[in-house]
Amino acid sequence: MLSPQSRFPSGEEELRPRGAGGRHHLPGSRQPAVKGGIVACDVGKRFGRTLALDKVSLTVQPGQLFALLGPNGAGKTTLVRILTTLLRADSGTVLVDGKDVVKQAQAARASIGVVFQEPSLDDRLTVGENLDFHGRVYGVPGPLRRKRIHQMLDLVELTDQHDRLVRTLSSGMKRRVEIARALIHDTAILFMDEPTVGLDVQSRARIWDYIARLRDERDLTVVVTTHYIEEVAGCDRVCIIDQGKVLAADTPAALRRRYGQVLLRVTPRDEETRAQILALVPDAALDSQGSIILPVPEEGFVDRFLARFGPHIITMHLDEATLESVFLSLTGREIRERAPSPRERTYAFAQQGGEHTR
Ligand SMILES: Nc1ncnc2c1ncn2[C@@H]1O[C@H](COP(=O)(O)OP(=O)(O)OP(=O)(O)O)[C@@H](O)[C@H]1O
Repeated sequence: MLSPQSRFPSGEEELRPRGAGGRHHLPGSRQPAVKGGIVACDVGKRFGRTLALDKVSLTVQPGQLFALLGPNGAGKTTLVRILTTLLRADSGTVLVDGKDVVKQAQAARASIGVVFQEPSLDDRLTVGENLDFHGRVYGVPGPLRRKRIHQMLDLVELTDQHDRLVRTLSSGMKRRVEIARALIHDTAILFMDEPTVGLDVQSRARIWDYIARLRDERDLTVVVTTHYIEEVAGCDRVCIIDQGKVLAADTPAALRRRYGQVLLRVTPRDEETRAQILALVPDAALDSQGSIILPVPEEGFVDRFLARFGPHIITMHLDEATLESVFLSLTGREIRERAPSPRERTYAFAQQGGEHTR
């Protein structure tokens, strides 16, 4: 018997601190942030007429792999620049690793590593020289510096590239050097702004492998921005940001349950049934194989549908909600495209290809 994916009225926050501490600090709470965590409260930033960030509040737990997901221009880079002390917010407060990013900027800077969206290595230097220079700037003593350079190159599988000039590396390799560099000093929180943008599929997968390893093997909080929705499924927590506003923040599973769209795909036995279904459900769409895709609005829909059309249906599948459908529900459009009509929207949900459940 088909059972529709249940949808819960509220996505309960799942907090999974892995690092030291593990206390939860809600935005706006008066508690000091724990080591390795981030608390941003009502952060606002305007560039002329553009409101880049509109009262953004978020909490990142120590040891979490936290994704900031949003389309181009959503405000991700602006937020990361504020969290990493590079830009001053117009309003609001931010504590990073327990330090105020304005009042204790230097101390905050010492405990964070940043991988910028724009390449920032010196390509006239070798890989080793780039890492060594960074270690010196952060005052890492010689023996520890050499040890860390070795460890980090090992992590990103570039040990044999130590003496190679950076300008001769591929884009994916450069990104990996930048990740290694961000971890040479005593980093509690690693920020990566679109670390996979412009890379081929293989390099992107590899970068996410390193990110997962950092989260799993080291006591490190990782904040990653991306507009590739398929990349965030393995993150502990996803914060969806659009037009400068946080729309939702939760585990991927909770986001799917709360905002995702479950779809029913059916193949009618005859044209008459097809016409009846399409007439009855205005949001229904046809896929390329001629199956009808129906959004499942609530539990019980599938049973009612079966009671009415069961004998006239050849096949049926239930597609689980995808994160793309979460974004669509929250914003009314796909992450990279224009606003779709209801029928296009149903088809777009289906095209994202959730798992088929019988
Ligand atoms: N220095 C600036 N001067 C003027 N406007 C800016 C500046 N920096 C950002 N903006 C604007 O603020 C908004 C948010 O930009 P931001 O770069 O933070 O978005 P984003 O989510 O990081 O996008 P992308 O993925 O394209 O980098 C955009 O409308 C952008 O044009």
